[in-house]
Amino acid sequence: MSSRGPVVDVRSLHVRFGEVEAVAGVDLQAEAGQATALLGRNGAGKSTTMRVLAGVVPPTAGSAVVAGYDVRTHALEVKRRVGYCPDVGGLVPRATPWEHLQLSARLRRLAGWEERGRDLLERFELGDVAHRVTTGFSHGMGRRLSVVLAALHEPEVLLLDEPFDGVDPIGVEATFEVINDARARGACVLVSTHLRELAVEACTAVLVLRGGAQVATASAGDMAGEEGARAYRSLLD
Ligand SMILES: Nc1ncnc2c1ncn2[C@@H]1O[C@H](COP(=O)(O)OP(=O)(O)OP(=O)(O)O)[C@@H](O)[C@H]1O
Repeated sequence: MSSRGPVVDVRSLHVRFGEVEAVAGVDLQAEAGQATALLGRNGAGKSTTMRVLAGVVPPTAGSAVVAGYDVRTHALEVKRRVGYCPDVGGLVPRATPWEHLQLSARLRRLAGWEERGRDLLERFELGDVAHRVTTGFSHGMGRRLSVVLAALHEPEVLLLDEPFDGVDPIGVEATFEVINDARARGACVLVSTHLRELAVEACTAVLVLRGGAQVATASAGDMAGEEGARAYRSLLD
């Protein structure tokens, strides 16, 4: 990659919530144009790592630099540069998808976003419900809208936490497209998921977490297929 170095640079990251050590030593360097998967079972520390990278949760120890900004001292700068699909929440029940896009565009002072917004909603098959309030949306519909919102402003760093959870094949395909488009324009992408097969299809590199700690880094190819499944299982046992 460029001489600027990694876009996401995490060193010896620890996050503690009282007695719980949610993240216990994660190192991660990810570059522009790369997509990295955070894989691991429930409670492995994936979402907490993503929250740190989104500037939402501060590290307890260690460091995380995103797009050149330290999350600890420049959380607002980090938030401006990332597109973040959280694992849960983030949607306003009484607002429609279109109103979500309008709000996001206003907060980020985006101009001329409407065509891209419409296109993204269509790609995620949300065009027909663009003006329906999100109360009553299925889990998968909410996930798809969260990915659209993360991608709208073409962020330098795209953080997708469990984007495939409960999402049908068309939504999965659309998410792959969003990841590929982001990579093609030089964004750095991180995807947190417990779904190994989708992770290796969507990403180039994989980081496996267990109990908050990093147990492996591998190329996506090493974690693919039957052999990859065996390798992954052995890391979780
Ligand atoms: N705000 C919090 N307060 C207390 N404990 C927390 C908090 N957030 C996370 N944890 C704990 O930290 C650990 C890691 O949680 P995290 O959500 O990061 O895991 P995960 O890998 O994303 O899991 P999942 O796949 O279930 O979403 C868990 O034991 C969780 O209960």
